[in-house]
Amino acid sequence: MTTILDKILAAKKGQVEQMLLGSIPDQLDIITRPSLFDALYQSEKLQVISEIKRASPSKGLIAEGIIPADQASQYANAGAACISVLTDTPFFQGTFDDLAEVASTVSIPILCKDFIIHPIQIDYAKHAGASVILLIVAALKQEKLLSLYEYAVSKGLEVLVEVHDSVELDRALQLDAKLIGVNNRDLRTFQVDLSRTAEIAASFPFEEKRVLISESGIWNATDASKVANYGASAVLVGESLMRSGDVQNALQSLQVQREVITS
Ligand SMILES: O=C(O)c1ccccc1NCC(=O)[C@H](O)[C@H](O)COP(=O)(O)O
Repeated sequence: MTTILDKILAAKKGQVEQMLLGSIPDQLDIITRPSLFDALYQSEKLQVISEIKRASPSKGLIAEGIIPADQASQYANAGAACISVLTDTPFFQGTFDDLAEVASTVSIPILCKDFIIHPIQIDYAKHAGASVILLIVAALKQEKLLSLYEYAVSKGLEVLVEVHDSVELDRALQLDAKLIGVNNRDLRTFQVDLSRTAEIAASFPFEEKRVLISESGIWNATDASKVANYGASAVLVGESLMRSGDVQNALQSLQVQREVITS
């Protein structure tokens, strides 16, 4: 069965071919952003990575006509630890211009949320102002995952490595990834289940200096408390914040107290 991830990755190959034919846009003035890892590690509050998300395969159109810079300012003013910008166009209606717009508006860490399969996408992310990139274990063979991880690190970027089960967690740990995200959304069925975070947390080496981020399906303080109690340091939140009429209140309600796990 062809999954949505298969379809996204097939489209991504075409996009990469186009990127390789052209030249990388001019590099923005790169400002040094604080480390995302440092912002999350041993934080006493659950931190929030807030996403700019216009649309998605599972929900269709979420926020038509939003202005990324305005949304990013609201997120930063409300205390977001990082802003995630979806840069995939066919499935999420995001662009690298959105990323550049956000990068020139806020000074907190910025995550380029895309389906990265080639180093040129990392160059685009960096040139648009990202300080963090996402690598999805399910999308990459181990050798490729490692080479992209090392390439991003060599460019001074942090890497959030996304996993969905304990086999993928082992693969992320083989990279020595410090920022590991568990996606609560099954990318084949779109089903969201916060107990995915609990499953990964059960074998997560918290005693090593690493942080666990719970991604997708976080709507309120109850969800936030649940994943904080599992051991997450942060949540990655898109739809619920995009749909909220009161970003400040919605975001701050997710910053629940958490127990710091020390080694
Ligand atoms: O959101 C989707 O429908 C989706 C489908 C296929 C691949 C990835 C998808 N989303 C990317 C994300 O990881 C989420 O945008 C992010 O975790 C925020 O999720 P949410 O808070 O549920 O909007």
